[in-house]
Amino acid sequence: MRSMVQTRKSEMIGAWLSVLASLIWLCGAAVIARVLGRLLMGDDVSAIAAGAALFLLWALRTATEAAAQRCLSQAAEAKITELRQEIVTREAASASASTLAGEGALAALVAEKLETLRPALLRYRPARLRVLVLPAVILCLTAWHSWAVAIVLLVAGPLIPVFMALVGWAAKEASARQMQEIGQLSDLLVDRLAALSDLQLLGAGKSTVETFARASDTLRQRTMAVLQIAFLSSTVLELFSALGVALVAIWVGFTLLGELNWGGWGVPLTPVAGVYLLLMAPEFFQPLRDLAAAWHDRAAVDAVMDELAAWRDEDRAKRLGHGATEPALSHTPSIAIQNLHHRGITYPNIRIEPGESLALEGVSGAGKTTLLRLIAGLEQPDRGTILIDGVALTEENANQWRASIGWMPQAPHFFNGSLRYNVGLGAPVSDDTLVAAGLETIIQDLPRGDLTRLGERGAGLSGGEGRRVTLARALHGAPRVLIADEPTADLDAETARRISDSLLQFTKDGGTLLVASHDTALINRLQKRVSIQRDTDAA
Ligand SMILES: Nc1ncnc2c1ncn2[C@@H]1O[C@H](COP(=O)(O)OP(=O)(O)OP(=O)(O)O)[C@@H](O)[C@H]1O
Repeated sequence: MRSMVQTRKSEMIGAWLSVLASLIWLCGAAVIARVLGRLLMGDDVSAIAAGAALFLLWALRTATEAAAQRCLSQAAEAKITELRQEIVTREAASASASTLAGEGALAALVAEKLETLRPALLRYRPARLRVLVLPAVILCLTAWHSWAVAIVLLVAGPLIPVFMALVGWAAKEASARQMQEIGQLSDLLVDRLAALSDLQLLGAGKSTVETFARASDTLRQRTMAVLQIAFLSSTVLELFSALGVALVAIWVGFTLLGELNWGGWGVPLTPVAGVYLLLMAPEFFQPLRDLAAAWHDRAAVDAVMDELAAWRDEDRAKRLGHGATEPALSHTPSIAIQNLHHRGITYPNIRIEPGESLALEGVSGAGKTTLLRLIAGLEQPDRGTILIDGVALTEENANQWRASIGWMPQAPHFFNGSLRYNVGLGAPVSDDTLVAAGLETIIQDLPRGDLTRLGERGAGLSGGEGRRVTLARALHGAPRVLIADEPTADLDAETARRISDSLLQFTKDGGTLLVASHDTALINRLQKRVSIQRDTDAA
């Protein structure tokens, strides 16, 4: 991955190359002025020499511009990738979801909104540098020939950035509102898609369509507001630059005709100098026009960067570990919980020997899931320690610990892929794992066997079958410890018994089993039970 220093360097080189390309054009303008001026005076001009000079300058300018674009696109790509990585890494390391926005808005930020940085990174910085260099160079060149032309440019030029700044404030606000609306619409889409069948059953199709129509209409209005500001500012800009160029043309024309005899330095204006002034006047305004165009990109960037800053500032609990893939423990460890206190719940001290099975019981909301998450290092406790083989679970050893755990969550999540993909998440899955989870007969009955596509909601599977898939996922990779959160919830007695059999087989094979459950049949089959009670709160 490119470092930030390299990215900055590419950006700077790209910006300076774009300045150089514009300076080369000034040389081209001098050649054109010389040819036209001499033709006007009736002198002979070597068409071959002039054509060759222009061709060379054109080729040089094109090559310089291409090199500038290459540097700038590389820098833009690196910057966007870096921000995407930052978001994904932080989200992966966070113990809970962001409260600022939903999944849709976050996906819109990563995929769509960060893309709005690209035009600004490609155009804004080089345009800003060109504005600093080129008008000053052109002003000096024109002042050499005529103070009047220099004054016209000097007066018309600065009006443009002043007006742009005024419009820029409005543009930033409009862009921020537009970005916000994109995020809200994405959230709405994710939300309603997730509840599509419920909405159909409730007969809420019409109102959902109306909600979407309202949301997309608001987005349309916000987008139109941004466009209106863009059109307004470019109209004003064009007006000022057209007036400036027209005044220069009038002065040059009347001076060459002999109607005006002021504005120069006492020497008559030659046709070559006159044509050169005419060619340079639009070039004086060009960087300002480029900056005005890039200014709107900049407004969108500011809005995205503000959103990113708010996301960065959000104080969120971090899960333990660096996120790196590490080899699992080579043996089944002992687990001990000491003086643990988290989110207002004080947990009893617990010791679990290798190969033991333990049930956590307690009323809903007592803190069973929270304890399992703490043991897995998915959250960090407010106080107290979790000891793995007598060593405290820390940032340093959490990755290896998690590689040794199989996790069966309370609410199963599925991916839009085959059943086999949903077990191994892309890694090869052994048939033993499928058998251990009791999936083999289920696979036989599926239309495409283990390659049957499940869909994000586990489509085509019953609740019990879905649980078996999550059990297989937990068993995949031969974990030392299996953590199961309500593995038999909402299942009939027979299906629950079969899932319990699979779990107990895991302990018979030497693994440690930790289960949070309300299922007394399962709890009674485990070796130990610990009751978690909210009223043990000692906060
Ligand atoms: N991310 C979170 N932020 C704040 N509070 C939370 C969070 N997750 C859970 N809680 C709270 O912590 C308490 C314990 O929740 P937990 O899910 O651990 O209970 P539980 O015993 O597993 O319940 P159940 O049997 O219903 O699954 C509850 O009051 C819950 O509202």
